[in-house]
Parts: sequence; C-alpha cells; structure tokens
Amino acid sequence: MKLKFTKMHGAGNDFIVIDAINQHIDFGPDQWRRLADRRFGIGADQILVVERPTAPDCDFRYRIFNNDGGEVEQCGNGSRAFVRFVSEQGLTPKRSIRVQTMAGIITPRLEDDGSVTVDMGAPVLEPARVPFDAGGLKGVAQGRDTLWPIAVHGQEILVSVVSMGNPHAVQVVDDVDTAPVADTGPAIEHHPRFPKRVNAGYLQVLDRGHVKLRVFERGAGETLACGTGACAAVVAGIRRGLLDSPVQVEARGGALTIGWAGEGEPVFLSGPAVSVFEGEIDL
Ligand SMILES: N[C@H](CCC[C@H](N)C(=O)O)C(=O)O
Repeated sequence: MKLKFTKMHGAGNDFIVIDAINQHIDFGPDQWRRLADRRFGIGADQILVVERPTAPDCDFRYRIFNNDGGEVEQCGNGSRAFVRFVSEQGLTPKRSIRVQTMAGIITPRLEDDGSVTVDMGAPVLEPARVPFDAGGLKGVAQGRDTLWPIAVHGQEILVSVVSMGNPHAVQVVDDVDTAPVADTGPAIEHHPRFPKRVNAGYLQVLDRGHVKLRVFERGAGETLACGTGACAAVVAGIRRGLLDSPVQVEARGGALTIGWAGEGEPVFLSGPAVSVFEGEIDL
C-alpha cells in the first residue's frame, strides 16, 4: 500500500501528518514506531492522524502517536500543524475548527499573519488527575502552587504537576542550557509517582513575561519545542507568582506565546505551523 503524508513542524517539534479520512489506516504501535523512526522510517517526534469526528459539533478527530508508538491525549504544537494541514489539503474551508481529541475539544485558528492560535482548554491541577501520586509527600507551597519533592538520581527536585490533557512535571532551573535534561529527563519521565509517565519541563524565568524552556517529552525524548509543555510551564510559573500572562516562551526550535487568565480558564497557545514537504511511502 502507498501512504501519503505531509512532513510538518511547529517551532521545530516535527510531525508526520496523515489524512485518514481519504486513506484507510489501521496501524499498531510497531507500525507507528517504524514510521516515526528517523533511520528506518520517515522520522518525527509525533505522528498526527486526521479522522472524521465521532463527537458531536466537531469538525475533525485528532489522534496523536509519539515516536515510541504510543497514542497520547494531546499535542499543542501538533494542533497548529493540524489546522494548517486540513486547510491546505482542502479538507475544510474554515480557518477556525473544533477538534476532538482524547483530552476533549480544542479550537485551533489560522491567523492572517500565518501563525496559529489554539484554545487548549483549561489545565487540570489536581495532582491525582494529572496523574501524580502525592501519597506520603509533604508539598511545598509557593504562591497558589504546590511543589512536590521527588527523588531523581538520589537528588530531591521540586516539581509543579499540571495536565493539559497530557501530564507535565515542571521544575524551575537557573539556566536551561546547563540543565541536566539528557540525564534527569528519562528518570523523571519514568518516575514511579507518574503512573502514565510524564513530560519533564525545565523552565528558566528571564522576566515576568519571558521564559526559556526545554522539555524531555514522554515517548519522544527532548524535542525542540513542546506546546503543551509551554502551556504547563506558564501555568506553573503564574501559579508560583513568577510570571504574568501573556508569556513569551523561547524553545530551542522557536518562540511560542502562552496566555492564561487563571484557574478554570483556558490556556491559549500561539506559534508557527510549517509544512516542509509532502511524500508517499510504500508499506
Ligand atoms: N510527548 C507528549 C505528546 C506530544 C506533546 C508535544 N509535542 C506538544 O507540542 O504538546 C506526551 O506524551 O504527552
């Protein structure tokens, strides 16, 4: 079978995007992993699949598979590529669409300046729903947030835990460029207190409206940008009393802008979405 795809990225977080409305796709984790493999396949951080919605008043269903082949709940950078893809492929005349995901409905919108803004929904802040097992831990209050002490390679680090539909552990560091992301990222991703594993964010505050961020992503390793990670990091920074909305997030692959008005309110993610090339692969 021939599979058509478009290679895209959002601030360097790269994707294989597949129209599963006009193509029949029935893959398992091994096939997803093979497609995402940077040597034996096309190569990407995540694979984004466009389907017809099964939920009412939605335009599309959006499925996300990490580089390791696992299906996940949400991908912020991917949601921007998603709306660019369905628009460029003529799958919708709309510039703002309602998209069904495992984590609920998100609303990406193509802006006139070529950027994309996404209503990512409200963050989930209750540890048990992230999910994070806080049992037996004494949280440390900072502003409106609670920081949780977790042991990583024998050292205690303090993390904020936030879900954007997918789980995030955010720590504040002095310098993202010297943070031990490659060393501690995998240990945090697989930490036993995160039953669904976790995306590990390393946040450096430059001023109240400007941060740098690196994310060791669940199921993909460090990426050049993480949209939900940027949302989670800004939510944590605002709750800690360190940041004021909107916040410019400098990722290694580009800049994202995050707006959040506070608990119970949606997080807005803005940033680039680029189509790099279209291709076809024999399977
Ligand atoms: N690795 C993430 C999914 C992709 C998220 C990221 N690429 C984004 O832009 O939000 C997880 O397992 O939850």
